[in-house]
Amino acid sequence: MNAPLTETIGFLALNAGSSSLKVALFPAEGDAALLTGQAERIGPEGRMVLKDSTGAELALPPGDLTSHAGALALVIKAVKRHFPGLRMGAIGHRVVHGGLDYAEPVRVTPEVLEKLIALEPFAPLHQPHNIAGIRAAMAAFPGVPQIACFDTAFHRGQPFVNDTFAIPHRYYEAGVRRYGFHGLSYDYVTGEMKRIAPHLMEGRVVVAHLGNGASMCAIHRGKSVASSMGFSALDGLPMGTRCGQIDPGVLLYMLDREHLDTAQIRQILYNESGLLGLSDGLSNDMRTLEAADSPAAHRAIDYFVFRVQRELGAMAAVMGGIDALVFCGGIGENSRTVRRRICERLGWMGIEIDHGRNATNATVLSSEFSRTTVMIINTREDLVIARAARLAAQQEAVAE
Ligand SMILES: Nc1ncnc2c1ncn2[C@@H]1O[C@H](COP(=O)(O)OP(=O)(O)O)[C@@H](O)[C@H]1O
Ligand SMILES: CC(=O)OP(=O)(O)O
Ligand SMILES: [Mg+2]
Repeated sequence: MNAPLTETIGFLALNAGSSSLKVALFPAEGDAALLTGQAERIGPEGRMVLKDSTGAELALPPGDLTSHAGALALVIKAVKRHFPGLRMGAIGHRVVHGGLDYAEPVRVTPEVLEKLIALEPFAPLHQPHNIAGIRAAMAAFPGVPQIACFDTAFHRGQPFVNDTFAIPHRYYEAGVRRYGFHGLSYDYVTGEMKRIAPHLMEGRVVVAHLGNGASMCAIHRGKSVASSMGFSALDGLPMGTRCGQIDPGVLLYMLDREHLDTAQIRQILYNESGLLGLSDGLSNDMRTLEAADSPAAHRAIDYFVFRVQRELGAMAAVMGGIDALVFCGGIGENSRTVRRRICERLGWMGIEIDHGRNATNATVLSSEFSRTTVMIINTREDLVIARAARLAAQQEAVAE
């Protein structure tokens, strides 16, 4: 157990993904976390690892990893146990959907919470977990500011043509727009690119956030100009269990011919499709599919790679070219096979990767002959959240 840190102020970042819960505790300054942790594959095979600032694994109190709620309770218990003297300055939460109202982080009030709850149907795999996280943190740390940080915020300024659907305009006015998601990740990657490769960030960059949820974003001069995700976190690339882009005629078929109701269709599109559906129920997890090496697994990976390539071509086209392709997310950062396969046949786009660099997950993957730079940036949604929480706490202190 760590020695009690009586004077330490902590800023906790909670990130509930569709299959994971990531947590990081930061001190008042700096990017080095006091504690980091992750619950993966939440469900029957759920597991959690918590590490201290040296990377050493911390003992976990007993807990339940079959649900996000159980994982969250365990994280809170562990933070309190390992940092008994800690004063919590603020808690930052990844909230997937901010709708039309939120383009910046916001302190959660009862009114804010109500608006976020109303968005649950548009991100059913995330928003309920995000809100459960806020509620649990409020109960465990009463009086501590809870700061909601939105995945949609990064895209709010995108051009009308990427923000709309070609349906009657009244829907746009009513908020039926292409919000785009994974914005905390894109925000971090943009910041890192400005720091390590500013000349590229002045140009045309496509970021491929490939995790259990997957999307791509075209970033021109640091601003989101196109995103593959739309109104909900279903659109664009296929994901672990989500379908990605689909012809709406298929939904009409399910309604008219199969007489499915909305709950059944929601279940298929969010929970039974994507890699899991294509592999005939084998797995939503890329590691399992890569290891399986079966026709069902190949089918799922082939489609994933194909859709990333297709989206990449479209994004380069709308920006009039591409200067850099950046991979991030669990698959983007770790799967050399998926990256290699995506980059195959992209020579026309000036992309040529160095297979040695790709095999070692190096930061720069492109070869010296590549016109377009290809990189991996290990995304840190936790840092974006913690920085927002610190800033909000500072602003409140100044206002008091
Ligand atoms: N070494 C690896 N090789 C291939 N895929 C990996 C590897 N490590 C993680 N992944 C994949 O990353 C995905 C999870 O991504 P992650 O970004 O952590 O998820 P979430 O969207 O829930 O935050 C899973 O499909 C997992 O199999
Ligand atoms: C928005 C989204 O798909 O998030 P995640 O990658 O955490 O599932
Ligand atoms: Mg994610």
